[in-house]
Amino acid sequence: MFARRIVVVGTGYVGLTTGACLASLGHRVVCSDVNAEKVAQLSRGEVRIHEPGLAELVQEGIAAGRLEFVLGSAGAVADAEVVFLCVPTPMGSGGGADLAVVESVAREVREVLPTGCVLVTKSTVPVGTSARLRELVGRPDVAVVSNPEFLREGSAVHDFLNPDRIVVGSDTQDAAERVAALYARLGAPTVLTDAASAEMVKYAANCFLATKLSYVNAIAELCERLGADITDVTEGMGYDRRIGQAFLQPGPGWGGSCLPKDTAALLQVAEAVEFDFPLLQATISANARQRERMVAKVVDACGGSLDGVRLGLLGLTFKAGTDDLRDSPALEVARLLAARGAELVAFDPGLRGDEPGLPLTLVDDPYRAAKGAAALVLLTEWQEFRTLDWTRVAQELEAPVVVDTRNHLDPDALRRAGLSWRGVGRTPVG
Ligand SMILES: NC(=O)C1=CN([C@@H]2O[C@H](COP(=O)(O)OP(=O)(O)OC[C@H]3O[C@@H](n4cnc5c(N)ncnc54)[C@H](O)[C@@H]3O)[C@@H](O)[C@H]2O)C=CC1
Ligand SMILES: O=C(O)[C@H]1O[C@H](OP(=O)(O)OP(=O)(O)OC[C@H]2O[C@@H](n3ccc(=O)[nH]c3=O)[C@H](O)[C@@H]2O)[C@H](O)[C@@H](O)[C@@H]1O
Repeated sequence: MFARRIVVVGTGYVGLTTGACLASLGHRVVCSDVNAEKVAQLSRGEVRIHEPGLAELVQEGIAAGRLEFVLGSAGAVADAEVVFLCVPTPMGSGGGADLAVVESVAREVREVLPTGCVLVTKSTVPVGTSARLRELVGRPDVAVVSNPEFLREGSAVHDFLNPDRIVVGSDTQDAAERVAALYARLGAPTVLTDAASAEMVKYAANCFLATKLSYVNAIAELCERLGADITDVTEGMGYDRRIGQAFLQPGPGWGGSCLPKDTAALLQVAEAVEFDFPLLQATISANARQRERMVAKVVDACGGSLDGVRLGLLGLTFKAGTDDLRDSPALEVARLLAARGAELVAFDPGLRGDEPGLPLTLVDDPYRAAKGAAALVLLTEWQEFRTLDWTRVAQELEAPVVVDTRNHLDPDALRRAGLSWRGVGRTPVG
């Protein structure tokens, strides 16, 4: 089952993790990309994305002769047994998934794929894409398989090597089994199904997670209005094994490179088959409102206007543990605050030196973000924010107010330092 000749097309969060992890499982892997600089860096073992354990796996794979990086796909696939497509499928203009890159790679490799090779979509693609690719490739001797990926950014290697499940779908059973066999050492439950169902699992799962979060954010708002405490409420809900504790943390809305685009894509797919999906529509619109709600909290904390008001921001990435700013709720809240005239100074431990392309000043220290600010606004739940020296923060701030959009901080620690704390779905403290 080992030492398969595998090609991974696309060396982003998913492709690089897939390539490095499959190499660590004993397979021979070639990763291809169109970005020459990235290929050169990776060939030297340099990983520029923040993913714990990934650089080490890449370096080990290269040293063991099991992992290499090449520019372009056509040359790489000539003797491949399995080719994974891990290229972007961004939100297109109508909200649907844009399959241009997936299709262009399929066109690029279709004539050079060896007989018996399996072409696998690991990119998130709408139901029907495998069938479309089969047509586009037009090779009865090449099977097409859907093998969606469920890893989270920030824990990509861990998630890939410890999956809750492996999903493999194909209308060619033998090809699906060959792909599933690549993961045999992981011992995960494996769902073997048809291609359309595998593609649907991915959207159904991501949209369910988004719905869970929009629901929790709505319950948090209700808690605020009714005097209940969301932290106790979600703890009480989460012990129910049918609900679970995960994904119950309220915040400034869900974001990142996947949940927003995947919810929009499923909605578009539903519309295409004339299926009315108000539940998913509400999940999405509630998320946009949640960002506005965080802005209203800050306006309220600052006495009604943000015009010319200086604010310190803690966190800009879409969640902690990543350097990814794609569709970050924190960035969107920052943009809305700036639009109301606020002057923003931000600190994010994942973004040293980078400019997020917003009208804000990025500083390399949380106390500098607090300096002279009318309020400190926590937007991303970095662990190190919990242990700030709150007395020092209080000295730096112009007004002693902290708005915690993730309920991440200890309100009592802030109160002891003379700061007032305002969270989400909880009674303000101080
Ligand atoms: N980021 C995540 O956590 C997850 C992403 N996914 C899905 O996986 C897919 C890839 O996502 P990411 O890895 O985040 O994307 P990414 O943007 O991090 O990486 C994509 C890579 O593909 C390369 N690329 C672009 N065009 C190419 C071409 N024609 N030939 C070869 N390489 C090309 C880019 O240079 C880049 O290195 C998307 O469909 C996404 O929805 C699925 C699960 C998790
Ligand atoms: O398809 C994908 O790309 C991936 O999308 C998400 O992973 P990821 O985008 O890395 O981020 P999550 O950890 O799911 O967080 C998404 C957003 O929800 C927010 N969130 C998450 C959990 C929570 O309790 N509360 C909350 O507000 C996060 O802050 C973030 O903005 C899914 O969790 C992965 O299973 C999936 O593979």
